[in-house]
Amino acid sequence: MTIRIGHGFDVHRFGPGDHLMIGGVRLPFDRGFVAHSDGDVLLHAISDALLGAVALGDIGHHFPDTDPEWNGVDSRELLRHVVKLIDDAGYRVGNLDATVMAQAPKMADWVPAMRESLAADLGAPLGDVNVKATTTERLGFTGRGEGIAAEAVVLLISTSAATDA
Ligand SMILES: Nc1ccn([C@@H]2O[C@H](COP(=O)(O)O)[C@@H](O)[C@H]2O)c(=O)n1
Ligand SMILES: C[C@@]1(CO)OP(=O)(O)OP(=O)(O)OC[C@H]1O
Repeated sequence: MTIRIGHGFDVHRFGPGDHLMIGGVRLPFDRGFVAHSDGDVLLHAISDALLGAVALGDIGHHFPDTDPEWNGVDSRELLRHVVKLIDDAGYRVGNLDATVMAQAPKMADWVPAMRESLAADLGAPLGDVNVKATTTERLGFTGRGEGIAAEAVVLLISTSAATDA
């Protein structure tokens, strides 16, 4: 068995809007994300962690923000595409841990739905998918309420003996 680790980090700033997409879940809010896609900062960090684990670059490489195809795209579509790349490379998700850095909104009520959505898209049991949140105690750009950051770490496990060769 071969295991590989990946790390991802992303930031999106707030702009006009009435909701945020985070972890595949729509959260009502008094602002939105400025982004080429739906701005799902958590799914972008997770997608980058998956790509990083198999040395396939990052989402900006696979889904350039200059390409109209990805304009307003649901980031779950991007994540599922990345999971397919991982599968093609001979790996599956062992476990995922992620942190959302947001002064507001409160994530706790939405975390169970985020985990359900992620488990479905990653093809992993719920028990292998964790999402956390922290306020950053009013410090920095997240603490000032200028945007949200997310960080993810993923462990991948080889699916075939060929991968181990
Ligand atoms: N946007 C957020 C931030 C935090 N939480 C939850 O509150 C707990 C305490 O936050 P601290 O910043 O003081 O560590 C944290 O552990 C989360 O459970 C949240 O739901 N949404
Ligand atoms: C997701 C993509 C593509 O729509 O755009 P954004 O939503 O702007 O997100 P970002 O994390 O800045 O970069 C990756 C992109 O190429």
